[in-house]
This record gives sequence, structure tokens and C-alpha cells, in this order.
Amino acid sequence: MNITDVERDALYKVIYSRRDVRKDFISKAIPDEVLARILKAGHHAPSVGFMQPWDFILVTEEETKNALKKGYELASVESAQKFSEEKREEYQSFKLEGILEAPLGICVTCDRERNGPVVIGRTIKPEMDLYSTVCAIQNIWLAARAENIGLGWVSIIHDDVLRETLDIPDNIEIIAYLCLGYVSNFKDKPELETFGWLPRENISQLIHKEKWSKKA
Ligand SMILES: Cc1cc2c(cc1C)N(C[C@H](O)[C@H](O)[C@H](O)COP(=O)(O)O)c1[nH]c(=O)[nH]c(=O)c1N2
Repeated sequence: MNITDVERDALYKVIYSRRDVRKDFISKAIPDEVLARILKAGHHAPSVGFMQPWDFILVTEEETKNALKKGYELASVESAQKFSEEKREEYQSFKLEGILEAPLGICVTCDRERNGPVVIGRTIKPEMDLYSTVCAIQNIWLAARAENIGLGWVSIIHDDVLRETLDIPDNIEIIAYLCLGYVSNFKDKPELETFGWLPRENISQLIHKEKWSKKA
């Protein structure tokens, strides 16, 4: 099956216009069939040895979100201490989660024992199952954008808060908590770029020819 030029352009449009979204969520519910498409896109990600180690916990209840938001707030205070004094205030001014505002949360986990213990491609680098799960997350992120749904990744929260609140067994690795919902707009650039926190790296500085020491 060939991809047409129009289809190719649509894919790049989705890639370049995807954003990490933490605000501007609107109250429109995500229809079940749309969510099913997004999750199926995640489930069709590549995975080491076709291990498919992921699970998706869907969070919609206010009480659950409130518990996670509390966890975020504690972790955010803890995180702020790690920044230099001059950066701290700016860090604290950023909105880095949309746990309560987003209608849907998805916790993505990795079952490190699934289809194991010996998995093709994971014998030498066991962490490949974690990376596979991140591939699923990227598919979800892009599929959500293609559905005009914003998604924000919240990693400023301790695993034990997610584990206890969502009843996740000890042998299951927690990879991400994602906040999803329709939004009033998608920004053109990463917020951290707009606010001058960091610029986008120059890609030519990241491409090496044959050896690390030789830049393209
Ligand atoms: C693994 C991981 C973890 C996080 C993120 C991303 C990824 C990949 N990002 C989003 C991140 O800040 C964002 O992707 C970059 O700033 C680039 O912006 P766009 O995603 O292009 O909009 C993110 N953002 C945020 O506000 N709170 C967070 O806890 C996190 N955590």
C-alpha cells in the first residue's frame, strides 16, 4: 500500500502541530469511538519482540483526579527546590498539568513480564519494554492530535501516588499519566520555547556523519 502525497502531508501536519497541552481544555466529551481509535493507535505501536507490554487506565472520576492533583502539587513543590533561585520563580509560573481540567486521564503502564521471560530483542537491553511503551504513548499523542484532541504528559508526580490511587500492582511499571480533552486552540510552538525557557536545538548540530566527532 502506497501513501499518497496528500496523506504524507497530513502526517507531517499532525507531527508538527502536536503540542503538549495543559490548558485551554473545553468541556466537550470525547466520544467513545474517538477514544477507541486513539487507544487502538497506541496498541498498534511497535514493541520489542511484539511484547505489547502496555495497559491503559482510563480516569474520569473527580475524586480520582483530585487525589492525583494533590500528588502533583506536592511533587511540584519538591521539584521547585531543584532549580536555581533565579529559575525557580519562572518554573513556578508555568502551568505544567491539566489533571482537573482535562475530561480524561490515561495512565500508561508497562508489564515487564508480559510474554516473557525471554523476549526477542530484549535479552541484551531489558529496558526495551519501557521504550516500547513510550512508542505507544507517542502513537496516542499523534492520534489525539489527528482527532483535534489535546494531550499533556504529567510526570511531576510520584509513582506511589499513581500506584495507590489507581490500584496498580507492584510488578507493573508506571510510565505516564496523560491528560486529554478537546481544546479551544493548539499553540504553534512549545510553550517552553515561547516563554524563552529553552530554544529548539539546531538539527544540524545533532546529525553526525559516520562518527560522533564528525558533524554533518
Ligand atoms: C517524557 C515526557 C514528560 C513530560 C513531558 C514530555 C515528555 C516527552 N512534558 C511536555 C514537554 O514539556 C513538551 O513536550 C516540550 O516542552 C515540547 O513541547 P511540545 O510537546 O512540542 O508542545 C511535560 N509537560 C508538562 O507541562 N509537565 C510535565 O510533567 C511533562 N512531562
